[in-house]
Amino acid sequence: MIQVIELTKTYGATRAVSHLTFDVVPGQVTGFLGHNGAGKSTTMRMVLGLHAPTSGTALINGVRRRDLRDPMREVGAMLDAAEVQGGRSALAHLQALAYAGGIPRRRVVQVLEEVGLAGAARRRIAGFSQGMRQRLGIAAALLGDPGVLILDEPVNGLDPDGIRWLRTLLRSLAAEGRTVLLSSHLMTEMSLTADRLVIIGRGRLIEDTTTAALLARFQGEVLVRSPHADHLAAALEAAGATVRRAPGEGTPAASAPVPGAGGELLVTGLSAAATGDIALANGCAVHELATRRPSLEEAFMETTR
Ligand SMILES: Nc1ncnc2c1ncn2[C@@H]1O[C@H](COP(=O)(O)OP(=O)(O)OP(=O)(O)O)[C@@H](O)[C@H]1O
Repeated sequence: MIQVIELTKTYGATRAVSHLTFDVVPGQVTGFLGHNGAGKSTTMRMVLGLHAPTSGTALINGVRRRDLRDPMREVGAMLDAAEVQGGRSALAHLQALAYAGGIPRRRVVQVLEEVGLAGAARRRIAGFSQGMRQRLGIAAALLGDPGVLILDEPVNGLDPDGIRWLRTLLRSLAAEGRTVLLSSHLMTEMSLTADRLVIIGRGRLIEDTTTAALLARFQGEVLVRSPHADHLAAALEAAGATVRRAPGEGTPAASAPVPGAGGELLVTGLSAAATGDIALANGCAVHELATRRPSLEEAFMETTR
């Protein structure tokens, strides 16, 4: 469990984090979202005791990071995968961390296998790709088999296989009852991985909710394609809907416009059923009718506007 309580951090005239309060609960993956400079990394660093808060507190399992009895076994973190010394091998790097944290050497081999780096264990980190460095950072975070994981942009540099692997790993770690907090700019990935979302803007809390609840709050649009688009648009507007024309825009059913299928309308304020009924009542043929749910990216842009 992570508790962020009235956390504030100022750097000179910059207030990076401002009276931020939220909990990150066990058993779920919590996504930490915000635009560049919103204060995510600063918050994570304060939770990990790397930066001192100007005011407020951050607790891991009820105490500050520095008061944890066995820190590596309680919390694992990856903040900047590029920070690692390049001259060592992955094995030597993890062995040094394990030695410092009182972790048995056999655990190093286990985490190297878990992150898919067993074959590269003796290679110098300097020659690693960004994705391999990310995997090494995740291995270091997992070394102590901790109950709390804090990962800043762990997806960066991973290829599609790597992204899928990380999603499965994080979801299974949460399913084991661990507390998982990760930041990412990849919204689609976040919507697939995170159960909960904490969204901040200019250091302040904007949203602390479930992914499903956030998406449900944003009304979907109805996409309707008709050869009588102008007539239909007028009828829908008369019924109180807001109608946008979207010629050739991607749709859930087909990414290319169907030749001769008429104009495409995006309707808000009416259900697909009501849209279809109005089309029928006005003698407008309908060639396509679908509800289009907003993406997490659209919901994020809307909440942080
Ligand atoms: N060490 C520092 N000294 C001065 N200002 C800092 C320092 N670290 C962060 N800041 C400032 O604090 C604000 C928050 O930065 P932070 O890196 O926490 O945001 P972020 O949400 O992690 O951004 P990004 O998504 O770009 O990584 C920014 O205005 C940044 O310039």
